[in-house]
Amino acid sequence: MSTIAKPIVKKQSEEKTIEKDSVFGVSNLNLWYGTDQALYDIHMDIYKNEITAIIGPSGCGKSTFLKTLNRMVEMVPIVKTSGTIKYNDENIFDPKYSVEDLRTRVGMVFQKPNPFPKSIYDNVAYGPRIHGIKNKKDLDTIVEKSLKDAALWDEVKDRLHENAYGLSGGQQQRLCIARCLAIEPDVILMDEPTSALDPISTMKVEELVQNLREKYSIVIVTHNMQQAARISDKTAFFLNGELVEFTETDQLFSNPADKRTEDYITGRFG
Ligand SMILES: Nc1ncnc2c1ncn2[C@@H]1O[C@H](COP(=O)(O)OP(=O)(O)OP(=O)(O)O)[C@@H](O)[C@H]1O
Repeated sequence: MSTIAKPIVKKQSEEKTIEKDSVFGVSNLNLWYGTDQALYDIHMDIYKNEITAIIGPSGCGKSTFLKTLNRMVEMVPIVKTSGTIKYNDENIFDPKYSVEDLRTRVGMVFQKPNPFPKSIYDNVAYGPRIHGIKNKKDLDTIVEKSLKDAALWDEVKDRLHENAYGLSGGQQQRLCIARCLAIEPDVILMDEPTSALDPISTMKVEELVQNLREKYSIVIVTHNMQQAARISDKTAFFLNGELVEFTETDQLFSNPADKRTEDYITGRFG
């Protein structure tokens, strides 16, 4: 966890003291699956070059919220939203806003590693190729840099043309992170990226996520409160589709402002 003093972001109903730029500004966000409301009036800023953890019991809306940030949630046809999400000062719900651009800038890593049935090299080169990069030297450079940034290069540099399915689960997840980095996103959304991994792979991915904070803004959904406490700068606690508390991670775990947060982090429910 960062030791640098950070501004305290108080509960959503109180005035915020923000000294740093935010990458996302979420206001009055509501979301429905058909007639069932899953998110209620969310207000939240997500800050540049920080790790923001989203915690809360199963079904509280963590993944829904995460997937709203790159509008992937709209792949479910019955989804309706209201409110605004500003990404670098533009409302992503604006009909003129390009969802393709948004998803290029806001990458996503899923719970289960999902490499393509291709070589390690082709997995990483996939996004850049789609964006028109064809030159082999340029692709080689991107692949090497992305694999290095994903802390995987040393383990795979001699087998780049082997199938990605031959990697371990933890290596596959770092490959998926490399694939995401190859399109140079601004923000990385991670939906329980270590829940399918063993403890050693989990530790490697946690270290990697902390290092990525220097270049990227990261939002990570996790069931694991220790993980949130270990790696994040700020933590948001969701319950029944509401954002109960969002503050510095140290503060949320040591001195939560809301009784419901305290009950959750002390294991009284969830
Ligand atoms: N595709 C969907 N269609 C209808 N309802 C959905 C859909 N996806 C999620 N929901 C509902 O939205 C609510 C929030 O679900 P969501 O998956 O966001 O919660 P979560 O906190 O991420 O849960 P978990 O920790 O179990 O993954 C739940 O009531 C869930 O049943």
